[in-house]
Amino acid sequence: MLKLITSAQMHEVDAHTISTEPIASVDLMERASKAFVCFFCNHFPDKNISIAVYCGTGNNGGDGLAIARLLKANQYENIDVKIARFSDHATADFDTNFTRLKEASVPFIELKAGDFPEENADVIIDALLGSGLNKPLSGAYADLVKHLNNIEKKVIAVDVPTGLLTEGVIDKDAIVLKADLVITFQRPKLNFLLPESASFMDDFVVVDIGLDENFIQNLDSNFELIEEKDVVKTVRPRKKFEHKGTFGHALLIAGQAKTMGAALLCSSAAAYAGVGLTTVCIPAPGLTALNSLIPEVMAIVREEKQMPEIEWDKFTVIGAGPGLGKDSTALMEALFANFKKSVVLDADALNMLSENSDWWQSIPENSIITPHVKEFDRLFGAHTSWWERLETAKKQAAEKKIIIVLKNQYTIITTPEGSQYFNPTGNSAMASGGMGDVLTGIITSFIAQKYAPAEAALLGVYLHGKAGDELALNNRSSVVLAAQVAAQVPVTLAKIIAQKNG
Ligand SMILES: NC(=O)C1=CN([C@@H]2O[C@H](COP(=O)(O)OP(=O)(O)OC[C@H]3O[C@@H](n4cnc5c(N)ncnc54)[C@H](OP(=O)(O)O)[C@@H]3O)[C@@H](O)[C@H]2O)[C@@H](O)CC1
Ligand SMILES: Nc1ncnc2c1ncn2[C@@H]1O[C@H](COP(=O)(O)OP(=O)(O)O)[C@@H](O)[C@H]1O
Ligand SMILES: [K+]
Repeated sequence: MLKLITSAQMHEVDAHTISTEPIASVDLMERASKAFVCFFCNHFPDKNISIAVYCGTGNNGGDGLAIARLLKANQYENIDVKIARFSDHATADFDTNFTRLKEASVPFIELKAGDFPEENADVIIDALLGSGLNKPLSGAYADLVKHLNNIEKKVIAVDVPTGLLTEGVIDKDAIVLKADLVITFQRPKLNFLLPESASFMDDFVVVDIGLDENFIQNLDSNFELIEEKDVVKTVRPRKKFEHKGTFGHALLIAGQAKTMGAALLCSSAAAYAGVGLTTVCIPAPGLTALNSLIPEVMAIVREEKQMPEIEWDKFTVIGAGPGLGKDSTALMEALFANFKKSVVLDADALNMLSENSDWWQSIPENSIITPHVKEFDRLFGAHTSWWERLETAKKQAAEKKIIIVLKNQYTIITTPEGSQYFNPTGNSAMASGGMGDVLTGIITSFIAQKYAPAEAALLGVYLHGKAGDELALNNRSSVVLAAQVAAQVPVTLAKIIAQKNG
């Protein structure tokens, strides 16, 4: 796991690294600038492009000055620097780099508030303000940023787009210098992982600047980014002599006549993710489709809205909700009355839960809910920002002793203990119907295979996204369908297990 930290904590790490490595702060700035330039050179190999580096007078600006000098040393000749000296204050490392810039004969001008020259460069490097932002942009900075946004050039931001808060509620009307790419130092900033940042930046990459990792990992933060090695550590390869009884029996309660696909998707995904036995509880019209699509899955046939007699005890775990319809309360009540082990609730199970809040008392501890944003707000009330959703998830997971999987580009898994894990896998080719049903099946499958529910959520979310990445990115495919992701899971899982064995 990579611990994700606030800008205030990043400043602590900075100070700690400077005093313990030890390294002079201006040398750390040089290292950060070199890391930026190294990525930039690979990304923009054409040395003839014209580049304007806009610098503030803090350390982000200091980085900008060092970057301009280093780019010139890397044969980018078409480079100039615009310094926004809108206050009397400049940091010492800015001043040192200003001297070095002049020594290297990189051309520069100092901008005057309200009188900005025409910008003809191909690329703008934004080194105006970074993680030191402590108030919304106003005055000359705001005017400059609006001016640069209006000319619609390619913008590469140093560490943080100027004006964007790195954590806390992002004001959707904030004045931010919109970046095509952010080359950020050491860690993704928390707000980069929340959807509101998409209005201000298209993409980001993280470059290592050699800060003290041990110190970062021991900082007090409940935010973590999942890494593949965590998943490799968690998976358990199958052993000789294990049989279907070893891997549990999952029941999925899903589907109605018109949404049978959801039941087929979640139950087939459970089977592909390796559960020993899968049963799906569906209405009769789905039986032929089920048997022809995936004969390995068994069926319990029900009246559309009524549960038949079920031997509840034989199931290790039950997943419910995909395609169930909002008027299937009798099915949910039967589930809660009879089954006391972890359940996985998704889709219409969550929509019904939001209208039957007394059900919460019957949901076993360590159960998992997998809402997308609308389902999340139906359950816990309307939110105006994702930052607030993070806080609500933490509070609700603790109060209800459940695991909340809030689905998105970077799906966030919140545990009852208050940890919040961001998942890095997955891509927009996966934004198609049924994808969540597959995730429900995968997570249910891992619980059946005796992974602890939080492990099953982490493993399931990571693998689901990774399978989608393999299908979309490796094949340059712009759309991936849910059934393809389900079928890809065993292949993706095998690659993860191979790393464990290797
Ligand atoms: N460990 C790392 O990651 C490393 C980080 N490094 C780099 O340091 C950067 C952080 O530098 P930084 O702390 O000097 O802050 P920066 O963003 O340049 O702002 C400067 C000053 O602007 C002010 N200010 C704030 N808001 C404002 C506003 N709205 N409008 C106008 N002014 C405003 C505020 O001063 P104040 O007004 O509070 O006196 C603030 O202090 C970081 O992003 C990275 O690029 C690397 O060099 C080395 C390793
Ligand atoms: N842009 C994206 N990046 C990563 N994952 C995505 C993206 N779009 C969708 N997904 C994943 O697809 C799933 C969609 O779930 P959901 O909205 O419940 O779909 P459905 O209701 O159609 O089954 C989630 O797991 C989500 O994380
Ligand atoms: K910046």
